[in-house]
Amino acid sequence: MPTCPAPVRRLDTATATELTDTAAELLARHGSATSPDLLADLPATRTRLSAELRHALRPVDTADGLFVLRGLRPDDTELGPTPGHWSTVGDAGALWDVTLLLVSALMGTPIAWDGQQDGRFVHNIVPSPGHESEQTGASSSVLLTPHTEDAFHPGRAHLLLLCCMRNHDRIATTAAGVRLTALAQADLDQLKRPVAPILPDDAYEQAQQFPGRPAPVPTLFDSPDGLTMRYDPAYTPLEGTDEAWRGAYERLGEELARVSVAVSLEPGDVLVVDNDLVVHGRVPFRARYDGTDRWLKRASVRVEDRPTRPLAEHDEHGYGQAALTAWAS
Ligand SMILES: O=C(O)CCC(=O)C(=O)O
Ligand SMILES: [Fe+2]
Repeated sequence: MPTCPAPVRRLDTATATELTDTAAELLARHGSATSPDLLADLPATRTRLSAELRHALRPVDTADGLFVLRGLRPDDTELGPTPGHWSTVGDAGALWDVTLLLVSALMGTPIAWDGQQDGRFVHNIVPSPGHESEQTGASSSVLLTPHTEDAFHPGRAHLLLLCCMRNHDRIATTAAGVRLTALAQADLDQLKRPVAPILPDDAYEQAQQFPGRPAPVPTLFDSPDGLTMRYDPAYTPLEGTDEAWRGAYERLGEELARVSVAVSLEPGDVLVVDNDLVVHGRVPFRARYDGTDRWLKRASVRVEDRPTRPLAEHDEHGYGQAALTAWAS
C-alpha cells in the first residue's frame, strides 16, 4: 500500500459501518441530503455515535495541521458518472454528503454560503468545461495555488473537509502548514501587519461586485494556540504594498512550498485540514469529461470560540457574503 504523507486515522469496519449506516438512516428519514430538517437533526444524531468514532474525529492534534480519515468505501458503480458541473450533481452520492455532514457535526458546525453552489452545505468539486484555468476547485489544467479556504471572509471555516469519491489518476491535493515553516523573526513581524487585502475568489460572483473598500488583513497571527495564517496569493493585490512586506510575503510562499506535501486521496478518504494552520491547493491535470474524472465532496466547519483569529476580523464587511449555519445555535 502506498504511504501517505499526512497522518492517517483508520476507521475499522465496525466504525465505518456505524457512520455510513447512521448517514443512510438520516437520508431515508429526510429524503434528501439538502433537507433543512436533516441538517437540524445532526446535533441530536451526533450524540448517539460511539466513543470510537468520536475519538477518530478528535481535533487535528499534530503540527501538520491535517489528517486523512481512511476506511470509508464508496461504490464506484453506484455513484454514477462524474458530473461535468456542480449544478448537475443533484442527489448523486447523497449518502456521502450526509456522511460528510455527520463527520463535520462531530467536529463543529457545518457552514455554507448563499453565494456558492446554491447554498449547499456539501460542495461538489469536479473539473468543469470552460473553467480549466481558473483559480477555483472547478479548474484542472493549472496549479491551484495554495490558499486558505474563503480567505476573504472573517466567517471562513476553521476546518475544511475533502471527501474523495473518485480519483483514478491519483491527482494530488497539496497542503502546507505554517507551523512547519521556518521564517526569520523580521519576516514574521512584517507578515503580522495588515498590509494587503484578500479579495473574494472567482467562486463568488456576487461578492466580487461588492462596492465596499477592500481592507488590508494580516497574513500571520500569534494566537494563544500558536501561529495561524490567512493566505491567498492568487487573490491578494500587491499594489500599494511596501518592499519589506513583499519580501517577507515571498519568503513565506517559498517556505510553504518547501514544507508542502502532496496527498493523493483514495475513494472514501476524508482529508481534514485545519484552515487556520494549513493552506491547500491541487496539482494540474488533464480533465477527460467522460464521467471518470476526479470528484471530491467538500464541507466547511466552524469551531466556535476558537481563539485562532485576530479580534479585528469582527469589523470586516466580508464583501457582503454571510455564512449560513447548518442549524440554529
Ligand atoms: O481539488 C482539490 O484537491 C482541492 C480543491 C480546493 O481548493 C477546494 O476544494 O477547496
Ligand atoms: Fe480550496
